[in-house]
Amino acid sequence: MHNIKVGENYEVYIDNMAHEGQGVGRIGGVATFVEGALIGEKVVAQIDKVYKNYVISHVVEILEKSHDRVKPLCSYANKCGGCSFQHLSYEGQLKYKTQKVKDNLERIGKVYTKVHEIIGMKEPQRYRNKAQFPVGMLDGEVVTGFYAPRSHDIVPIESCMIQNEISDNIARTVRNWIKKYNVSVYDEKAGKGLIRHIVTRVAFKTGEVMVILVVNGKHIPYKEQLIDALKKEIKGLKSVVLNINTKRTNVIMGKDNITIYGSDNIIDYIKDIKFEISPLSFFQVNPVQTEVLYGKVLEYADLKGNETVIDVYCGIGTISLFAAQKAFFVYGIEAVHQAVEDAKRNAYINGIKNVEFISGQAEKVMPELVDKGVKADVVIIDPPRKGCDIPVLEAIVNMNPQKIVYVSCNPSTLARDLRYLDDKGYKTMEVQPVDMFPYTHHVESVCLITNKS
Ligand SMILES: C[S@@+](CC[C@H](N)C(=O)[O-])C[C@H]1O[C@@H](n2cnc3c(N)ncnc32)[C@H](O)[C@@H]1O
Repeated sequence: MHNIKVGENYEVYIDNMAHEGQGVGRIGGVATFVEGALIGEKVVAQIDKVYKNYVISHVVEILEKSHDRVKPLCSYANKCGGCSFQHLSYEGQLKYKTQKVKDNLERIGKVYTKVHEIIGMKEPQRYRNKAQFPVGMLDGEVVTGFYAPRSHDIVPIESCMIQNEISDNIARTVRNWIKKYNVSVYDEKAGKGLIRHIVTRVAFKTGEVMVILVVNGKHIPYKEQLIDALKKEIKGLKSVVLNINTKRTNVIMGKDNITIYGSDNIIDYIKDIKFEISPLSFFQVNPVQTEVLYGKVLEYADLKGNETVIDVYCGIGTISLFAAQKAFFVYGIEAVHQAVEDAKRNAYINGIKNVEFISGQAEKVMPELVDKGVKADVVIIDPPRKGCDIPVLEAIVNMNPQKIVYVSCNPSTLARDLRYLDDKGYKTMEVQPVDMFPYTHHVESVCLITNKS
């Protein structure tokens, strides 16, 4: 046990970077995670939290500065919990992310393979097509913004440099409407008040815009006034939806939606394929890099036209439909029923017939497909952050595909799953990280895995 106490200051040399982008150094023998510090820096760190084997701190002074340190472009940088890398140059972010993938694969998975340099963005700002702004009260004023790091305190934000400007305008318009008509906002602690979140979706290719108000109730007052204000201020407005969330939960959206203006969904394109996006469906948030990511998936899949492909965790069928353009037949598997309905509809509106979408948990559906004798030549997996459950990996191995293309948003669970596949006769040939989330610590990777036999 150590004697380090909250509020004390220590000089720390940063020799590593943690999973969420904090600098890592040592105070005596005790590891400290230093918020805002970069590798190679010497800093004065103030202790915020103390645990048995490590402590959490933040930078109060930089004694020796990294060459990669930059002045944040965003004025909310040290307050908002959205971006973790405003103080790191974009080249520095890319370097960190490539290394993070390589380190995770080697340390966690003992997977030694070619990790290519990450593909970054030419313009890494204003890239998001979806925003989720919490709404609350601060000092008697209605505010919208983002949460401060590791808290539910709202940092009021006028303009976010990674969001589309339309999302900023929507937040402002809704906020003004709330103020003008004295509409109540949700108080998390009391579980009372109406407006909880403003969620925006902006289709980059078509310009169509959806505004979703997450509400603690089924109706809103002054509905027509809100719609008029949005119609006036937001070019491309196609849909306004109330999402009902009356539960006392951290989950932002509820299950039920009521469209109060326009259509139930908006249309966007990825390359030449058209997609209908409904309020609850998962759709990649960085449309520019999605084309890069999917391009890599298709390059690794290298489909010739006679293959059966399974796209596990298929969302609204995005990758499935691209694969179907090049393969004999594609199965898509997805747990969210509404997303499967969207996927079917997307296949229909694009005239793509050689695809079947199955609604259900992959860990149940995949073993059932094995039992039915379904064989796949190529399996594509794009799981959530927790990676694949063992029954999914087991079923893939039983299907004995020549190739697996793994799309991952979490290098640590990726490393674990690649180790499993390696032990069962598959080899990771190469990994291509893609920067889907500039200024955050998140990194996406596409892996090509082939059957060793
Ligand atoms: C990272 S997203 C990928 C979606 C899609 N491939 C895309 O690029 O848009 C992961 C998807 O897995 C779904 N999902 C999560 N757990 C699942 C499970 N156990 N079985 C099937 N799908 C699941 C989520 O609903 C989500 O649509």
